Amino acid sequence: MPEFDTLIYERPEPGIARIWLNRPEARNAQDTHLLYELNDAFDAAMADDGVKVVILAAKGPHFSAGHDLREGDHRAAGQAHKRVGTWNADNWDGAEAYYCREKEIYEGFCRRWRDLAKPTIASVQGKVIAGGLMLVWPFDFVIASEDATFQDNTLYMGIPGVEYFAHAWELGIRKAKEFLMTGQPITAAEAQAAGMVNRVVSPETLESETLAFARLIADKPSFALKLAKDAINAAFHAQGFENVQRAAFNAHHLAHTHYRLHQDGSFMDRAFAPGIPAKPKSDR
Ligand SMILES: C/C=C/C(=O)SCCNC(=O)CCNC(=O)[C@H](O)C(C)(C)COP(=O)(O)OP(=O)(O)OC[C@H]1O[C@@H](n2cnc3c(N)ncnc32)[C@H](O)[C@@H]1OP(=O)(O)O
Repeated sequence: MPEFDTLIYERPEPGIARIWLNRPEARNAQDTHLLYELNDAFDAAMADDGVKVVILAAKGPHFSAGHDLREGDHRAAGQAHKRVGTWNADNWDGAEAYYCREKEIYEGFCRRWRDLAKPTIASVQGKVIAGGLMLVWPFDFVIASEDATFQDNTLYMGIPGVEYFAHAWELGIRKAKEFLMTGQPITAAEAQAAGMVNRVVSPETLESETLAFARLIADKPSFALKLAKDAINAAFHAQGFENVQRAAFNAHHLAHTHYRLHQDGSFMDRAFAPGIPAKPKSDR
C-alpha cells in the first residue's frame, strides 16, 4: 500500500480503496503537504485496476477544520513543493505566486478530483469548515453522520467564499446565498434536504454504512461507472460551472489582495483580515 505522512491509504475490501485524512490532532486542517499527498493518493487509487470506488474519510472528531491556519509561510510551502506548473511560483512580491499556488492546490485539485475517472465517496463526521468543504464537494457521493455540520465562514475573513465555488450547485441559489452570507453552519439533515448529502447515518454506523454504499457501486462494471460519472459531470459544464468558478476564484484573490493592502503593506503571509485570531473558532 502507498504510505503517506498525513493520510492512511488502505484497501478494506475488494474493489474499494479508502483514504483517511489523518491529522486528528489538527482537526484534519489541510496544509500544503496534506493536499499534495491527497492528490497522490487519488492517483494511486486511479492507477490500481483493482479499485473501482474510492472513499475519503477522516480520523478524529471532525472531518476537516479547513485550511491550516498555522501554515503561515505560504512562500516556503509553495516553493518546497514547486509543482506550480506553468505559472511563476517565485513572484511573491505581487499577487502572482499566491494566486498561482491557490489555483493549483485548491481550485485545481478540486476540479481534478471532481473529474477523477472512478466514483468517489466522502464519508463525513463532525465539523466541515470552509476549506473542509473542498474535501467534500468535489466527490460524487456524500455520506454524513448525524453530527456533521457544514459551514463556510470565509465572509468573516473578508473573503467571498472558499476557492472551490460550488455553493450554488451544492445547495441551490437561495440556500447558497444564506449559507455564504450568514456564515452559519447547516446540519447534515439540512444539507441532505438541499441535495448536498446522499445519506445521513448514525455516527456509530458511518463507517459500515459508507462501506455498504461503496459495495453498491463496486459491483457495477468499471467502464459503465466511468461513463455514467462523466455523463452526469457534463451537467457542470453545460450549466456554466467553469465560468462561475473562474470568476469566483478571481474575486477570492481580489479580496486577499484587498486585505493585504489594508493591513500594514507587507504582502505575503497575512492572508486574513485583522480580528481573525491565530486560532479562530467557527463561531467568529
Ligand atoms: C479561504 C479560507 C479557507 C479556510 O479554510 S480558513 C480556515 C477556516 N477554519 C476555521 O475557522 C476552523 C478553526 N477551528 C475551529 O473552529 C476548531 O478548532 C474546531 C471547531 C474545528 C474544533 O474544535 P475543538 O475540537 O475544540 O479543537 P481545538 O482545540 O479548537 O483544536 C484542536 C487543535 O487543532 C488545531 N486547529 C484547529 N483548526 C485548525 C486550522 N484550521 N488550522 C490549523 N490548526 C487548527 C488547533 O490549533 C488545536 O491545536 P493545539 O492543540 O496545538 O492547540
